[in-house]
Amino acid sequence: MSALLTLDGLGVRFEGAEPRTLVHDVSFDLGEGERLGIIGESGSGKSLTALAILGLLAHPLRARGRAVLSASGGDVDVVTASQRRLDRVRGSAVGAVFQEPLASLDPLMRIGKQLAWPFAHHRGLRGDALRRAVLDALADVQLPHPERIARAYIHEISGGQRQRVAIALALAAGPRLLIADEPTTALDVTVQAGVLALLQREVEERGMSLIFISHDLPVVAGITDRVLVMRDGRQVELAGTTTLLTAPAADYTRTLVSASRELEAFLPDRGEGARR
Ligand SMILES: Nc1ncnc2c1ncn2[C@@H]1O[C@H](COP(=O)(O)OP(=O)(O)OP(=O)(O)O)[C@@H](O)[C@H]1O
Repeated sequence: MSALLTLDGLGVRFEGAEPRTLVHDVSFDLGEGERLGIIGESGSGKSLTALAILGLLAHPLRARGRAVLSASGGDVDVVTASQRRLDRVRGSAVGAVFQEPLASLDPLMRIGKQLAWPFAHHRGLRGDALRRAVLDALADVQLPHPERIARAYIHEISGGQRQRVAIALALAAGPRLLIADEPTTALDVTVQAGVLALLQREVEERGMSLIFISHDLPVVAGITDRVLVMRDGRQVELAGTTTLLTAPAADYTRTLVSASRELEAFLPDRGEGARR
């Protein structure tokens, strides 16, 4: 399996008053079509790692080390790449879905127009072909009445539908890697499973690589091949998902695994509505 992404000592520094390191030395390879989970408690550095891979850190945060993405025009180290190169790589090589769909959607622009941009910019589509691509993308993420949704603003659709639009937007330029950072956490429990299933289906059908960030170990375990465990900005353990669940090496991972087992055992007794 060839590496699509190679992290080598990736770190994140806070360079404001009282400078400090927030993420230390994260290193792993991600192969074509491989699905990696990142798990850890709140504040462990999961989102900063994702933002560093996307080249989206802004002052006073700064990445260090290497994060090399294999893109169509050659390898790109996102830590040192120019803004121009990053603009080209984001969308076409790597797409992202965040916890809050409003992080990637513009409230003042009709949905169809937002979705048209990556098809026009990265794929060069125009006119009828562009219109068709936008409607197909909305239908592909199982949104009803794509023509109506394309004309709508995001305040006119539900939270689950917004996240489906954000997924369509992340996939529009055909990236080889999708980074999903807590993509269902902000959604109503009744729509979480549907959005998760959609993400899984898209990743599978397109043969994409996935980095899936979550607090929820059972959800991560269900959709990934390997899991990276983080705590206090450090990489605690990186292992195949089955190994991690059955023979965790680090004490912290053992705690996470046994806590999620206890939760699983607890849920059936809670009756209707307790399970997703
Ligand atoms: N812009 C920032 N400036 C200063 N510190 C920050 C900034 N963003 C994040 N941090 C700190 O960096 C650490 C890691 O944050 P990060 O958001 O990556 O955690 P996380 O694991 O994604 O947490 P959560 O699961 O709650 O989203 C935290 O201690 C956080 O307070």
